Amino acid sequence: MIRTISIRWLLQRLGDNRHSPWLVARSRSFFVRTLSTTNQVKGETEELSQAELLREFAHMPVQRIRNFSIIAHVDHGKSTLADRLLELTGAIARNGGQHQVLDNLQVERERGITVKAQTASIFHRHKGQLYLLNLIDTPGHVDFSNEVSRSLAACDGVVLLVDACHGVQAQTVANYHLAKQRQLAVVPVLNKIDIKHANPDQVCQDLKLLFGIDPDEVLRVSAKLGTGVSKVLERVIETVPPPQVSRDSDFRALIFDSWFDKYRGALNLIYVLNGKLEQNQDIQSLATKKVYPVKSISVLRPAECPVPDVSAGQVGLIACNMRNSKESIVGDTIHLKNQAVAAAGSYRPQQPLVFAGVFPADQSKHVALRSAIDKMVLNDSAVTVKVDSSPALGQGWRLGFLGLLHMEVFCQRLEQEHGAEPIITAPSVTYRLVLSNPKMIKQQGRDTMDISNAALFPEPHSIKEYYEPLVLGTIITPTEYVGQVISLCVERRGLQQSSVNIDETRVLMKYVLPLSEIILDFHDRLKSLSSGYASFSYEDYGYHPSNLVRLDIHLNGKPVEELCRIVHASKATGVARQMVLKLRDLIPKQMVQIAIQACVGSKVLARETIKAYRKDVTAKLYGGDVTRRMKLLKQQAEGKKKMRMFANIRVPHETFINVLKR
Ligand SMILES: Nc1nc2c(ncn2[C@@H]2O[C@H](COP(=O)(O)OP(=O)(O)OP(=O)(O)O)[C@@H](O)[C@H]2O)c(=O)[nH]1
Repeated sequence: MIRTISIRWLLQRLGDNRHSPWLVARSRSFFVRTLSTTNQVKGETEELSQAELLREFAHMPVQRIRNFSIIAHVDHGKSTLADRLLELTGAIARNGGQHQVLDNLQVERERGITVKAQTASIFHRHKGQLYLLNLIDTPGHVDFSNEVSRSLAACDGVVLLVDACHGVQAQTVANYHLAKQRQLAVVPVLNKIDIKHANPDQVCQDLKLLFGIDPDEVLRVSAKLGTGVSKVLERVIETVPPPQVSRDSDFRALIFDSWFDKYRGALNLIYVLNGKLEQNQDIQSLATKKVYPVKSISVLRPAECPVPDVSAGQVGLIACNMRNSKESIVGDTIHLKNQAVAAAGSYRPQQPLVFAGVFPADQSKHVALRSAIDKMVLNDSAVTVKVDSSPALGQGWRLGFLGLLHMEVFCQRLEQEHGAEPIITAPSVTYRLVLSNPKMIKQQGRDTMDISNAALFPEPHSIKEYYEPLVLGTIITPTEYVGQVISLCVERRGLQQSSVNIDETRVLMKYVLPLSEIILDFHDRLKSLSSGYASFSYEDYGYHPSNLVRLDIHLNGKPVEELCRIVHASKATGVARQMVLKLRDLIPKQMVQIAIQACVGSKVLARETIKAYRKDVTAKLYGGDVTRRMKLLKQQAEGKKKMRMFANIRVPHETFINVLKR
């Protein structure tokens, strides 16, 4: 009976959500699994049907709940391990390691990386007792570290996964410290022990040296083959404490993820800290004070399974008619209507570091793009949105991201999941200026000004001090590449803070680097010069004084505001050269000669000329004196000079798009 209902419900959901690839993927995998596993759930909890497990869910005492995340550096095997754990506990049918079930976004499958943390509630029998484990598979790339921090807010422990071949990498260090800051229990696990050149003993020594982890405590698994995976669950149950929650007090929960459903509005993933929530109860948001009726509650296994209620310690998905990202705020606390509660947890989205303009290719698509951005922001709380406009590109938005990959993935998802085709301008960072001009101070209401759009850069005489954002980068590299890595960091204006030998073959270096120097291609350069072996991760290091200038582009002496940039004084000439060469290739020839100049103040740093179309005014001459020829050429030159004085250089819209976009 349950199976019949589920299939009908799923078919309906598949039909309903054909525009939501994420939900379709989820429902489809559940559909396939439901068919292939008949009514029984295979694996460790084989003897229990889905319905019985959901009944167990309702009565699960807090002491038998464990909430944990899998954290690791990129490609160390988090999603593969999550798959094996889901298979082992019967949440999904065995897929023979074919694909990663929790990486269900199109962009994740295409790029082979996790960009979104995904949750699954699984059951596991340990020493004769059934446990409920809420597992969160997190992304490994530094640009998605916001996903890791929001996941950790709903956890009491982590599985720290380390590749037994590549050892501890930069993001392993960053994620370990993140978990320690939140005082979470750490279960160290070495993965990929099946690979021939794996060196688990050496990696265990590194873990001891860097984090003080006892080598005997480290589990050794092969997520691909499933070797040793069941031990991970046992260790999680034994090491990770049950949630510190109370079921007797009033309901209170933390929203730690949300996404948009076409028919149900914003869906919120909640971690219940106190009490119990039942369907049809009224909940209130602590941030917006708005009240919503709870329309449905489900548990993710990893597909949605409806449940009547969700209690403290558990993770549930609720639909309550929230409409957009302004109502459904990740990090917000919800409680029952008209009850006073304290905020749940200390989770705050990370501050964006990289900014880019997003404009519709055609202004008639403005509303559609706004709605697409709104839905995407709901699913990615690290992105900030501000209205922006440009004379060349029209009305748009200035979006803030955690890094370049984050920006690329966001824009790819906009296209794939919402059919939007925006123009994305070149990324920039936010500079801070201390103003000296009293008028400016009055305008801003304070004496500092944060600026990411170079067109708004004030005149140098009204600026007292310039500040730029720095990051503290952690680089782990094999010793043979140390020289090249140091050269790259010096070229990018980096200052070394420390250098430690992890073992004879690898070095961990800390560098303070300007954010503007690493957002574009630093990671790619590092990977290519170290044959892919070096890894990099960074964290915010605040604002520090810098020597910045505004680089203006002039066409025949007239400044073009959209093309100006803020650059470090030492890099101005190089950037100026690049800009004028790019513009020379992109601006079409016109009737008059065009001088492209890149200037800082009145000083010209680079110049290129686009020659004018030239009519052969001497074509009609038949012989005669050379002075006649010279006279005609002189007349032509004078005419062009006059034209140059009065002509408006027309830069086509496409040229602006090509120069401004990445
Ligand atoms: N040989 C071997 N390969 C593995 C093992 N575990 C994972 N892999 C492979 O390692 C690659 C990366 O695995 P993923 O599970 O995608 O890694 P991830 O940590 O989730 O990656 P991100 O989410 O992008 O950070 C895939 O090609 C896996 O097949 C293992 O135990 N042995």
